[in-house]
Amino acid sequence: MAQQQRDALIQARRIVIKIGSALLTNDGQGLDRRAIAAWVEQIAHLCQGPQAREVILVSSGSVAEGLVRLGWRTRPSAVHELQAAAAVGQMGLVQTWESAFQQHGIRTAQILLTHDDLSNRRRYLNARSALRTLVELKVIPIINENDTVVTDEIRFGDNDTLGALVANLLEADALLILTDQEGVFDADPRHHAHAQLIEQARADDPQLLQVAGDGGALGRGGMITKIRAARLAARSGAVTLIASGRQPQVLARALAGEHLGTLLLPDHEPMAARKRWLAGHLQVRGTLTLDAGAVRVLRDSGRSLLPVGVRQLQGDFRRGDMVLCVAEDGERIAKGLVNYDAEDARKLLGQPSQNIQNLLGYMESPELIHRDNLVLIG
Ligand SMILES: Nc1ncnc2c1ncn2[C@@H]1O[C@H](COP(=O)(O)OP(=O)(O)O)[C@@H](O)[C@H]1O
Ligand SMILES: N[C@@H](CCC(=O)OP(=O)(O)O)C(=O)O
Repeated sequence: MAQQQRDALIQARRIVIKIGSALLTNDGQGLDRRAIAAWVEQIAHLCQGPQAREVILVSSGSVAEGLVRLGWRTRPSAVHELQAAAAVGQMGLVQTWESAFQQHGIRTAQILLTHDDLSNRRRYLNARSALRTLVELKVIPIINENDTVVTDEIRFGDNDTLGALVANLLEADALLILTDQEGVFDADPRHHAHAQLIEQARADDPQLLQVAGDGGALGRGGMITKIRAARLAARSGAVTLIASGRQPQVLARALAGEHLGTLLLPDHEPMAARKRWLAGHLQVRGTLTLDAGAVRVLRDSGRSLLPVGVRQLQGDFRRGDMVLCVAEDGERIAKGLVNYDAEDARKLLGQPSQNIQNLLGYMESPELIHRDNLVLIG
């Protein structure tokens, strides 16, 4: 059973990796270039070959690194000073990530997000399509909160939450939170020498919140925000692993299914949770009208939707948008994430999938909507 759950990590294709301040800055002494190079080497490896994974990084450390660069020994409490420190530190952070990834010929992009970017519907979709485009271009997004412009009321507050919201935004399969502890213990290991590691739990297990405490001097959240992040990530079906970023080859080993860290699982099967979330959270951007045969295979055999079974199309949607599938009499059949932009999808109507390459000059996938991204209505 426990191994089966670890298979979720082996199979995870899209992964959000969040790395905390203490780890990145060598406990506040300055950016740990050696550790960063080691994580980057593992990520480069994960992104190669036929089983390549897609990686999105959420990197903390701007304030911690800014303090070092400004020669400030303690974390200021004044917001304007924290904002200044974040602005200084962010420069070093992205420079370091960029040059480490350059060694492997991988491009990176800096994304600074505020709460509004993910809570406002239009900005949410903008952030989503920009990030998805970067991932498709095989660029690694390096995300942090835009600390310099946020005020207390509109901040995520900690990057654990930001990591989970990014996992929701991109429908990631897994959220990996690297921190300075081996995982979640049954008591805060800073204060309890005999605390035991929890290997696996349901993300919504109420006991977890009772054992999780706050964090160290450099980070913001502590373990409690990591547990909350796992709950958030679970809403869109992502599993969360909380593990020590100091263990050698931690990313490679965790994603090979080795038992390390604490694995926190969605309450439903990842696929069911993801489908529920898809159905509830994404706005419909277009409509596909299916012929009777397509309605039947979707309903009765749970198969993917192929272009051959689609008669008409409405709306100006983009690849990855949610579209509604209706029968010819208008009955609502399903919703799903479409694999082609409306303009290209229109050229495929009624066509067998083997014609896609000829019709478009490329083939993204043989399905218009893959069954993993399809939710039946009613
Ligand atoms: N039950 C617990 N198990 C493990 N760590 C805990 C627990 N409760 C509190 N912590 C503390 O949470 C800290 C990690 O959070 P934080 O300092 O915010 O790290 P990060 O910078 O990686 O986000 C650990 O160093 C640990 O002392
Ligand atoms: N945006 C802040 C993130 C602070 C934060 O959440 O830190 P951590 O708890 O170490 O992940 C920074 O870069 O300093």
